[in-house]
Amino acid sequence: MTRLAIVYYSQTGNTALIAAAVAEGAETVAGVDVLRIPIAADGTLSADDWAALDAADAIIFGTATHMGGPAWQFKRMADDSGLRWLDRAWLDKIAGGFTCAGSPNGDKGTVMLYLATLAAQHGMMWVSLGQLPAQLENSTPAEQNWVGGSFGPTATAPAKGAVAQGDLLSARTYGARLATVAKA
Ligand SMILES: Cc1cc2nc3c(=O)[nH]c(=O)nc-3n(C[C@H](O)[C@H](O)[C@H](O)COP(=O)(O)O)c2cc1C
Repeated sequence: MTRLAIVYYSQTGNTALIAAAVAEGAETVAGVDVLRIPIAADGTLSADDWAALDAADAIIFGTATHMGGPAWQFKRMADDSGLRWLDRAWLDKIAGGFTCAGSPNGDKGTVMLYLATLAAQHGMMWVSLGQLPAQLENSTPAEQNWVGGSFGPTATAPAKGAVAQGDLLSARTYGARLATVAKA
């Protein structure tokens, strides 16, 4: 069984909806076990959560965008992963990431670069989004990758629960892509 863990921070639930969509997509791939690990409000994980991340073949990082960067709670988890960095514990694991912000741009690109950098620091192998932007005339937020990102799903939710359908679709497709790569 291939083990895929999604570790994420969501303050008001929107990033959690993206995490659920990524999980839904990953679960469509046979032989892949998917675990969602929410980061606590104080930025901590339990010992069992850390053990699950250590045991995973693939880790997907997710965080709400806060002030053009990852939420501090996610950053605390990332900083706490430094012990794993030293031991090369996550070396060669498959990695990916996603974020959710209030604005269509929202400086989400900075967050995605940070998540990819975190993965690179651990020596992990980053899986890109792999979806063309919805560039068709009259495209709407109902279409996959309507904001035209390439690192991973970059969702937009200006209010609680108001995640665009296209973002959920993009997240599901990405979850399946990452699970397929991890299984291979
Ligand atoms: C402290 C703080 C900073 C934020 N900074 C940004 C930002 O830089 N860009 C943006 O578009 N939205 C920003 N937002 C809005 C959130 O990213 C947005 O509401 C998102 O959907 C929240 O995700 P969550 O429900 O998973 O917490 C910020 C929200 C908070 C609370």
